[in-house]
Amino acid sequence: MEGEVAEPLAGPACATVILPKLDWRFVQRFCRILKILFPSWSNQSVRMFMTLLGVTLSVQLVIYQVGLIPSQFYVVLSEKNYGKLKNLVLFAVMLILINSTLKSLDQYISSLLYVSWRKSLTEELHSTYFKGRVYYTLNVLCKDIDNPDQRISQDVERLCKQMSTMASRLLISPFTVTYYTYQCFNSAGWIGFVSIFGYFVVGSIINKILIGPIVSMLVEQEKLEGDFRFKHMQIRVNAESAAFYRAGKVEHMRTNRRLQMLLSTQRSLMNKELWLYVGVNTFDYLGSILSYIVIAIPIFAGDYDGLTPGELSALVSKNAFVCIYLINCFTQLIDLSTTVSDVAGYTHRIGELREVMADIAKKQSTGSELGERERGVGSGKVHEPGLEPDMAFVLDRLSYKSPVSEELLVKDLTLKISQGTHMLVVGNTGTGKTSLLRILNGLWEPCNGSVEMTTCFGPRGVLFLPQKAYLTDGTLREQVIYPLKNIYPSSGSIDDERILKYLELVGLSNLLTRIGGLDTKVDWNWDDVLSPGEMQRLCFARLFYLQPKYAVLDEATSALTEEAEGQLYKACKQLGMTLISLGHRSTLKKHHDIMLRLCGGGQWELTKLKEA
Ligand SMILES: Nc1ncnc2c1ncn2[C@@H]1O[C@H](COP(=O)(O)OP(=O)(O)OP(=O)(O)O)[C@@H](O)[C@H]1O
Repeated sequence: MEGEVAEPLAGPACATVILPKLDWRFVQRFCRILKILFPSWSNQSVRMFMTLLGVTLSVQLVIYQVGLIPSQFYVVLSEKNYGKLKNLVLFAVMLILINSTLKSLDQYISSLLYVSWRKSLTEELHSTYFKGRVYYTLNVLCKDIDNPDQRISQDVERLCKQMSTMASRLLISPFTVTYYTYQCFNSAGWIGFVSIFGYFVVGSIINKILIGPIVSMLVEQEKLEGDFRFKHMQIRVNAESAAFYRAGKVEHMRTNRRLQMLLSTQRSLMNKELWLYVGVNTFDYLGSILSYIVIAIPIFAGDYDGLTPGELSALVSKNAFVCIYLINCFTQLIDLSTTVSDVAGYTHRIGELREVMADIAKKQSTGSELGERERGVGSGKVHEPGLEPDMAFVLDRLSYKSPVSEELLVKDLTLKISQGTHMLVVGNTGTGKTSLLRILNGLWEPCNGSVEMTTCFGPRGVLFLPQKAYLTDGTLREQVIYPLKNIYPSSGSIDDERILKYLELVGLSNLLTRIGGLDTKVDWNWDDVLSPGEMQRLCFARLFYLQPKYAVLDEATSALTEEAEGQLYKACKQLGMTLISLGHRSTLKKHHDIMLRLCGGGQWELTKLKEA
């Protein structure tokens, strides 16, 4: 695939598939993600993280006190001291209340951290995804990255969730491990301390081995999850077409097939996870026995021979708590193995997406053509100095092909598209008409020759109406002013008049009554409620509203009658637009001055339709 994708734009940008593992690559990708989550010391996430550290440390202090209480009960009960018992009970209840409050606070801050991380990471991904035409290249031309949408929405969510659940445990580990190691060393000597550490090292190595195959399988599972979701989305978007075909059975079978693939991978993943769970649980329970063995060593060595049974019980209770807690610190870290394998999987998927997107963005921003186009978008800026003012595109010996084929669609096309000369592009299916527009728009790169765009995009420049009418989410006004964010020109009610006038001109006044106003919030998908003809009419309203100098129409009237087509073309011309149209209908000829016919196999011919 790599070599076959449109070379300068997408080809090398697509990643070579390397099996994701818990390796150095993971560490690098994870550190890069951490930089996004903690961009500076003054960042909100850092402040929350520090607060979390404070709360978790306080929890540990309280837990330490709570842990010592049983040994104090031994002493008080063996002394049968009622006054001390009452005070101890009150003290214990107070500690438990403080502990539960702090633990709840810990969970609350972790949840806030999750939201804040998700925001930072998703916004960072969005900033590259929507930069230039990265989203187009990624979704259409680059086949090596599966389900970018799922990576941005679901994988980021899960990564942040897992990391936030890990955060407090990881944060506190260095402190608790150091403190309880010291305490354990005091109570059980170096043998206890070394055996606990040895136990942890062995446990970690075994878990690292068990996690290995899980990471790549988790990445595969997420891919299949995305494919399954995409299938449902495909049915949702094309429900009507499928229903016309009565395609319920075949779609049922295909959707189930994707589900089966997903579930069988999930089963394999669970089989692999089973061994990890066995490892983790064994480690947990062996740990509790180890703590008593560690305490037994000084007892059997006779270190505590001089103590009474009551004092010995209190000491065993205190030492057991310290050793158990140290082992518990380690087992908690080992327990994180399953979370770590998830984090590694998501980190690889998000890291891979970031790398590919950055690569595409870099390639696009270094493309000089793109730079020029980008500067023009919506700004109303005009021509480059030194170029003829009435030109839109200058094509010089232009050759291009489709990304998956070596055969040229068009060879050595030389042409100037100038103001006032309406051009019709015709040709058989698949001869490269829409591809010519992709080249003009900078979505694809030519193989040879050059395309110079001498005017800008947007109002007063060039506007493309694509073959598939695209309606975004939002109000009717937002459909009409698309792709502008704000009304143009920013003239308040005058703008309303213009919009209403153009809706009437394209024959959609009834739409306004049906919807209830330009700014009525709608919760439907415009594609589902408008007919193809209405969608095309709405796109023309968009065109009239933006009034570009050049309108590039890709079969923009294919769903309309010839009469409606004539009216819309007439209106375009009255508004001073120069038209570049693609289409199969012979009636289109009368609206144009020249005709470019693409004959296939790289051949083309240019003819005059009207004498100047
Ligand atoms: N994203 C893509 N990846 C690979 N090949 C593509 C892609 N888009 C188009 N093609 C191929 O490029 C060739 C030219 O496609 P193009 O859309 O330009 O045809 P067209 O002349 O506009 O056809 P039609 O009249 O049906 O609209 C076709 O063979 C098509 O299959």
